[in-house]
Amino acid sequence: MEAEGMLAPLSLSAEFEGSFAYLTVRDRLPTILTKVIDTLHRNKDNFFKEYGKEGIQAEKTAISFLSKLRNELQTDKPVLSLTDNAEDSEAWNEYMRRQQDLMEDGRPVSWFKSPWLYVECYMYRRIQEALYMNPPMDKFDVFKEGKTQSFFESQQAIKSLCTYLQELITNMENMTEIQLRDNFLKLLQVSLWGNKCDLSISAGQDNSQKSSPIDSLPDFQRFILVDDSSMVWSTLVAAQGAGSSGMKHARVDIILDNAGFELVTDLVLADFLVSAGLAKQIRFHGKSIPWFVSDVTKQDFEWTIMQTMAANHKWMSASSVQWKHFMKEGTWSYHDHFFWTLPHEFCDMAMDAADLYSTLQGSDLILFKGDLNYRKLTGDRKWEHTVPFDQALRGFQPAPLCSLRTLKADVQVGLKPGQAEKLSSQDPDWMTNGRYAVVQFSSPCREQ
Ligand SMILES: O=P(O)(O)OC[C@@]1(O)O[C@H](CO)[C@@H](O)[C@@H]1O
Ligand SMILES: [Mn+2]
Repeated sequence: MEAEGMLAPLSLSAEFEGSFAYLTVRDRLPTILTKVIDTLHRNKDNFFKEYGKEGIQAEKTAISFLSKLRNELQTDKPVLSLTDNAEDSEAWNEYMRRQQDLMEDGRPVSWFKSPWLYVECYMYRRIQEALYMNPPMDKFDVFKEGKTQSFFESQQAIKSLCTYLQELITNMENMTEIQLRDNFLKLLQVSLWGNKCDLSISAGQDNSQKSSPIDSLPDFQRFILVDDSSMVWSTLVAAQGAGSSGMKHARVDIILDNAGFELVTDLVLADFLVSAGLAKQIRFHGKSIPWFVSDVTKQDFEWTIMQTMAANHKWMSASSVQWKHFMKEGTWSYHDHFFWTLPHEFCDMAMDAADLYSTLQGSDLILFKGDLNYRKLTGDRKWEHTVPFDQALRGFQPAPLCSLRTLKADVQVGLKPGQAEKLSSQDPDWMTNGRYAVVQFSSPCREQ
């Protein structure tokens, strides 16, 4: 729980004209809605083939719902309660009332006046409402095409990563602890840069075969603004040796972000952790509805393992056969919880999703992938850049945790004095252009 008297700064919001939040709500969100509408249009024939006239009608109604939504957003209308009676509807509506109580002078909660984190999450949930309200469209993933495309566009990087993994596994038995550590740190960084975009992290170099994600790491090193990865390693090592009656085996939870190349980097890291004996159990956490365009759902997770297996490439197939086996024997498991697709800051989790919080307390290490998770960890607030990460978590400390994030939103804590100023003078868009990254660690038992 948050220490008393420690007031959190204001939330980022589109009410601050010219801010990144403002530009996102003004430009990016309507564009995403337009693309969603276009996707439904383009799939009209498929809906007809599959569901006949009912499919066409559902598509039409969903499109008009979404056009109305876009108009509400662009004209800064009050946000509306959800009406679809889904499992999470009441939590959303309750959160809206909470936001309303925070508004000054009783002004309505609206797109440009409320916290960016809230309204952006809300848009994705309203897209889902349009589908829920129009069966048989309720199972349709409007972002699926983009996610599969990004997987296929990064085939070269995936091949080289799987090849690298299989080589490591072959040589694992002869590895010293230092080699094990070095390889872990490399794969952690690959997973970090996997968040740069959904496509190959080799982009920008010549696109010949030799440019693999591993080869690119040294060039990227200087863009890591905070690197707590040695603490992540120590945490894993400490989790091995605990208890006198033999080994305690670590459980690692990975809070996934994007499908496509990023998901493969996460699977490769998870495979290494198990194959090297650093973790006994990996729990992947994904989204229960399509989310922020490219986030992983259960369907994406299963599809990715199947597609990796179907690839005509020896080491991709070998990797995914192993992954399927891990899933079957329960060493790996996939979980979703609707809290991940609510707008809450993570400091609310203990109160608002106590079951999830207590599940996470059983973990030895939680890896949070990506920018949106970082925004939720820090509450998406106007923190001073030098505020310690632990402080910005405001009591969210279920277990040792680490954020692996490339910067795509203007919130960043835990920097050294002067570091942000230097970055601003060298690269004014450093917080949002995705060139920089952080590996930030926090542990409940760490001295603060
Ligand atoms: O969480 P991710 O996939 O790394 O990034 C999500 C994101 O693209 O969405 C928001 C902008 O619309 C930003 O938080 C961020 O840039
Ligand atoms: Mn994402």
